[in-house]
Amino acid sequence: MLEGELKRAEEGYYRLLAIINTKQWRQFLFPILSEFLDKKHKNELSIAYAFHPWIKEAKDRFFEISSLFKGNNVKEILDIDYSDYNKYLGRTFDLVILDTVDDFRPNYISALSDSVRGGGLVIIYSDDIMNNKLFKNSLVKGGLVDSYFENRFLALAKNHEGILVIDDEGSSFRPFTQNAKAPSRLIPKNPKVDIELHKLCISEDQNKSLDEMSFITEGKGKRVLAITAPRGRGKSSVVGLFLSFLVKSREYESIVITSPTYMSSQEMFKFLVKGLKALKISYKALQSKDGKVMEIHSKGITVKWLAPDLAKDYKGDLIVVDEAAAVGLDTINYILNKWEKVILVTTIHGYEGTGKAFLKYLNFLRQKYKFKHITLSFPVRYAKGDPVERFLYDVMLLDAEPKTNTVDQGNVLELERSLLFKNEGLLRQIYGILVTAHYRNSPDDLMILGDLHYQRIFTNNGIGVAQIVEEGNLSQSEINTFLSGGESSGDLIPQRLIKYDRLVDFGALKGWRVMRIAVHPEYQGKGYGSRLLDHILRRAEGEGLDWVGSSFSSDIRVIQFWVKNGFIPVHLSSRKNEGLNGYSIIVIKPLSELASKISGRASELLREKILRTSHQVYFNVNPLTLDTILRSLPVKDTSGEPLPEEYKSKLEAYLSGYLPYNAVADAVHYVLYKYFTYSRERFLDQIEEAVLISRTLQGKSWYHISLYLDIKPRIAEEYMRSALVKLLGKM
Ligand SMILES: CC(=O)SCCNC(=O)CCNC(=O)[C@H](O)C(C)(C)COP(=O)(O)OP(=O)(O)OC[C@H]1O[C@@H](n2cnc3c(N)ncnc32)[C@H](O)[C@@H]1OP(=O)(O)O
Ligand SMILES: Nc1ncnc2c1ncn2[C@@H]1O[C@H](COP(=O)(O)OP(=O)(O)OP(=O)(O)O)[C@@H](O)[C@H]1O
Repeated sequence: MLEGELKRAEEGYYRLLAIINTKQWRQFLFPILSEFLDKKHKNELSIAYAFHPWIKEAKDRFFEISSLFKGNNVKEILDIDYSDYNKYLGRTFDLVILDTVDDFRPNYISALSDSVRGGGLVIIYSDDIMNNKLFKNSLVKGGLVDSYFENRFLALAKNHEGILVIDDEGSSFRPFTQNAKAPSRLIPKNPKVDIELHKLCISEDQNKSLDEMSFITEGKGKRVLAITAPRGRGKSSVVGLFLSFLVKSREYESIVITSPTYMSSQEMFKFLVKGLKALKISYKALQSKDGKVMEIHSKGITVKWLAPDLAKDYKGDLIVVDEAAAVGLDTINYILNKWEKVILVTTIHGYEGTGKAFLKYLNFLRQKYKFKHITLSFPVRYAKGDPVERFLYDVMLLDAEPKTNTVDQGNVLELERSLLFKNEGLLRQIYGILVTAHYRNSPDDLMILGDLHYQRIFTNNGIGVAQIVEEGNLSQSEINTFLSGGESSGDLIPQRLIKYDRLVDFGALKGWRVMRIAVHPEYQGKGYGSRLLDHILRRAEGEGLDWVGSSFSSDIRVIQFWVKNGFIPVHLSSRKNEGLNGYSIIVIKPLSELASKISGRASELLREKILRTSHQVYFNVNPLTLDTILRSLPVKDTSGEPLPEEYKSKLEAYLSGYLPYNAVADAVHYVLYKYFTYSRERFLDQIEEAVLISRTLQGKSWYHISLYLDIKPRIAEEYMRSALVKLLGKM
């Protein structure tokens, strides 16, 4: 059967997937592989095998399986360590084998399955996907974990076309019956970009976008170009080709590429080089230690990769932000303020987090700048309509979009997860809200929703969703672990407060952490989120809990949402979370007296930390974020020491122009500290506070302040003066 299917798949340029889930996996895996090799004996095959090489017996399995390829026409067998899978996302293979005996992790499965080309095969083999798997084990609490994710995975695999499933119940396969269309290029009649580059495109979408990108060079002044597509549409590659065109046209001297990691920009460099070769332009490439291209020089023109925090301040002519949605809006806003020519590239559906929320942001940019948005829809590795892609989209809910016509009766209810995973429509609605509202959501999150036993899901009629986990109630030994620097995958809030703030007594308290909360994008700002929280708080009180809290990547509006609902910030992490591209912040609403006392103390420590250490610890945090936190913290009951006469006189001298800012910075720091520690009234405007924070607490220059706050440096200094006039009047 497989032989005929492989032949058809090759003709139609689509892929097939085989899932083998039985302790007797060898019995099925080997014949399938033989058949595949037999069928493909004419091609030079490239094969990838992914596993956790450090786990006992994993390497033996790899050697056993790869020995089968000896004597066949195999170009390469690449062994991929799951922990490094990101490195290989740009690669394309004929066969990918996923060893899921030790780990059955949704992110790995989605990403690596995607790297097979049309006519190729993906094989997932396991002894039993439900039990004793690494990622799943991290979800076990009190010995309990569910399997709703895996059960749904197998059920969907059995009713999708092009997927062979072999398990202890037998085997199932539904042949692919749809039309699949392979990509083909179409060079425009009068191309704006060199024909040699158009010939390197693989799909009509690539040809079209290559020409449309010249928008960025048409005319002086600020221009923003956004390129979005689902995964594997060849957007990074075509941007690379366009960059070679820019090098040739000698329009810009210095071009910067930035992205969360340099790995993700390798396709761009690869195609930049391909383009330069096609255009017969000589160049020099600088490589990183591990052989990745980081910089290209060609006749005085440089294209180089820099990490976002360095790139944003670099002096250059054009910047490309790859995986822009993952770089974070604070950084992008800053880049847009500073750079003249900006290209933003991002994946819309896909396992790196849907950029759906990012699309909303692009609409905002459209109104502000000369702006163009290019989208690519045709896949480049395989045919449009590919059955494996369809299955992955459905099973991982990559394109789940919540409906908007939900009628709200205003009531909040709790959802049974067993029912949720039986009702595909409801699951799409609920998970779709999480996917569309959040910037980052990955297939792993769907497994967490399905399998984490101790969680509760609340919804107001499919408009808003909150996912809650129980935390706390720790034993002394767990507390000791945290005190001595240990981590655990659960109990995030108690862990942070014990480990970093040394608030030991918090450990015994019991609370709910709101792991995720999201409202359907069309209903945001209408009170649904607050009503959901209100319900959760009442339920938590009813169940005798001590606190409800949340930890999230700092974003001004989101902090405001929590503060509006009575939550107090108690912790701001001192290190950027690279995954989330932000600093995590914890907020708490205490429900018991002891929780109130401890969280009060935590918020005091947080205020002191921001006021005393922002110049080093929080230098890269957006000053408006620091301000939003400081404004919302409770102040001390007393009124503090009076303002020393010398400081008063210094500030007056600054305001009269007798002394420069640096000469009076100590006095400014004094009044600012006093304002946030003792003053009940927030009589300064938020922008005045942000200027004071960035200049005096963070030690930023007027120029950098202007980029963060989108104002002219001179205006920033005016805000400083107006703030000091007000402060002097009140102290
Ligand atoms: C643990 C976590 O999950 S934190 C991450 C929270 N989720 C997200 O960021 C996803 C995107 N946003 C959303 O889903 C929602 O906007 C939520 C959950 C943040 C808030 O729910 P909403 O129903 O929009 O908020 P609600 O109407 O009850 O409260 C409005 C207040 O929230 C704040 N807010 C935060 N985000 C938004 C938003 N996108 N739109 C409107 N208000 C927002 C504002 O302070 C607003 O007050 P204002 O109108 O006076 O300015
Ligand atoms: N014109 C082309 N010719 C040959 N191969 C191509 C071409 N365009 C893209 N590819 C290959 O297809 C794969 C996907 O391309 P690319 O990485 O550019 O896609 P993408 O849309 O940026 O996806 P991602 O979201 O994965 O970055 C890569 O392996 C790339 O080398």
